[in-house]
Amino acid sequence: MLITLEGLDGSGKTTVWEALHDVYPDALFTREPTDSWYGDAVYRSIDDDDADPLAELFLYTADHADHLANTVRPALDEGRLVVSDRYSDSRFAYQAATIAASDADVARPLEYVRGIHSAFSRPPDATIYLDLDARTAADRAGRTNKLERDGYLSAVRKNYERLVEAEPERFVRIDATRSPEAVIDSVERALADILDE
Ligand SMILES: Nc1ncnc2c1ncn2[C@@H]1O[C@H](COP(=O)(O)OP(=O)(O)O)[C@@H](O)[C@H]1O
Ligand SMILES: Cc1cn([C@H]2C[C@H](O)[C@@H](COP(=O)(O)OP(=O)(O)O)O2)c(=O)[nH]c1=O
Repeated sequence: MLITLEGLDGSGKTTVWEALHDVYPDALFTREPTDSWYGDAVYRSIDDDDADPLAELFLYTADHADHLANTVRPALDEGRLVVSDRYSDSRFAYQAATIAASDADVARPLEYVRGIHSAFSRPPDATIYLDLDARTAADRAGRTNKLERDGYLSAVRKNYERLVEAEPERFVRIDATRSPEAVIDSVERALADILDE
C-alpha cells in the first residue's frame, strides 16, 4: 500500500514522517524530491529564481519517474507499505501554481500536470493532507527560497483544496495548526484506520 504525506512547506510532513518510522518499522520511508541525481537537479532548480516553469515541472517529473521505477514500485511489488513525504500531488499543487503565475501558454495547468502523470504514474492509495494556512506555513518554513512565500503558498493551498475536493475518498485532512504531538497522534490514528480497512 502506498501512503503519501502532502501539505505546504512547513506543514509538518517531515516531523510526522519521522515519527511514523517507529510505528511502522518494516515500511519503506521515502520522499520527493529524492536524493538521486535527478533530485539534485530539482534542488538546483529550486535555488534558481529564473528557472523556466515547464523545465522545472519536467525535472520534478523525471525525479518522480525514477523514484517510482526504482524505489516505490519494487517495494510495493514485495507487498511492503510505502510512506512517501511528498509525491505526485505536490506537482499538481505546486507546479500548477508556478505555471499559472508564469507566461507559459498552458490553459489549465492543474489538469495539464495531472495529465502528464496519468500515462505512467501510480496514484497513492491514501494521502494524509496536513492542512495549514499559507502564512503560518511560510513562517515555519522560514521563507528561505522562492517557494516559501505567502502569496505563492496561498495559490498552492487552493490547488490542494481542488485536489481534495476532486477525490475526497483518497485524502484525510489533518488540522496542522495544532501541536506536533496532536498532529502526529491524528495521523497515526488515521493511518491505523486506513490499514485496518
Ligand atoms: N505542529 C507543529 N507546530 C509547530 N511547529 C511545527 C509543527 N510541526 C513541525 N513544526 C516545525 O516547523 C518546521 C517545519 O516542519 P517540517 O516537519 O520540516 O515541515 P515540512 O516537512 O512540511 O516542511 C520545523 O521547524 C518543525 O520543527
Ligand atoms: C516533490 C515536489 C516538491 N516541490 C517543492 C516543495 C518544496 O518547497 C520543495 C522542497 O521539498 P521538501 O524538501 O519536501 O520541502 P519541505 O520539507 O519544506 O516541504 O520542493 C514542488 O514544487 N513540486 C514537487 O513535485
